[in-house]
Amino acid sequence: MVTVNQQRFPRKRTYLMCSPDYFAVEYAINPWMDVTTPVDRDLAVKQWDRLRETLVGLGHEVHLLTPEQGLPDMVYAANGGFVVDGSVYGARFKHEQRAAEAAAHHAFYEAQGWRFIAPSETNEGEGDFAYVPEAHGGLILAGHGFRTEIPAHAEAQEALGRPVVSLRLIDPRFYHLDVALAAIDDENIVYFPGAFSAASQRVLTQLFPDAVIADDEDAMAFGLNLVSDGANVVLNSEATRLAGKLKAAGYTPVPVELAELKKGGGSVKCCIAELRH
Ligand SMILES: CN(C)C(=N)NCCC[C@H](N)C(=O)O
Repeated sequence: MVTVNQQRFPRKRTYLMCSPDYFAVEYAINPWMDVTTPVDRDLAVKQWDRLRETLVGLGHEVHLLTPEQGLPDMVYAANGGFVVDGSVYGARFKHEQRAAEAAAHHAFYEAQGWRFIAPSETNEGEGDFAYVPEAHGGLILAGHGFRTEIPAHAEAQEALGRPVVSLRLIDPRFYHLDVALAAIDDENIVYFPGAFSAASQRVLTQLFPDAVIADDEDAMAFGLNLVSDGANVVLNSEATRLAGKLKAAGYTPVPVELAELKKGGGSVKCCIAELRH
């Protein structure tokens, strides 16, 4: 059972973000994108910058990836790779429109001297992979169904040497794992069961009996697309109900407004890749 008012301790994180300088909704590759809805790019940059400042204000280190013209989704930096124990499993995007982002991420990691494993299989980085370091000795949770393909789960396990648990996503609104599930500390998660197949829900119940459970309203507000340092949970300001549940479980919700970036089908977590040494 989660103990109410339990004290939570933050752990300093290193993140990677990419400014939405070229952000636009020019194509629709997920149900949230509508090319007829206008996007205010200046506002997107302001909201993104506020998110970056929030992370820095919490004591975290934020690296920046240089945005590239013609790659309007590059702001969703979480999709460019998955980093565990100092090793990077690179991304291979499902949609042609985003394919070139993978090379930019690869170049960043190489320049920084990370061990990089080039993927053969389709996978969208932290969009579909989550890491829970103290759960069962260090567990990777991996989504499939819309973007990342199952063979990538086995490839990630070989690349990173940590067990990978495959979870099937069944609702196109929650097309990446990170809109349906997030690690809230080193051993626990929050998730929306309705985004997963019945069998995957059973797996999650078995592995995480103390998980915080979110509902459709929390998920639709992009509440699960969050980052947590183990104590402070940075999440979309629209997810007020989920913020309440996390507070009741002893975490400190830190709401941020990211309405412009929601138009591309992403929120807090999508903008942030965690670099785990
Ligand atoms: C929260 N999610 C789903 C992410 N991890 N990334 C957002 C990607 C958005 C982009 N337009 C796309 O559809 O790929």
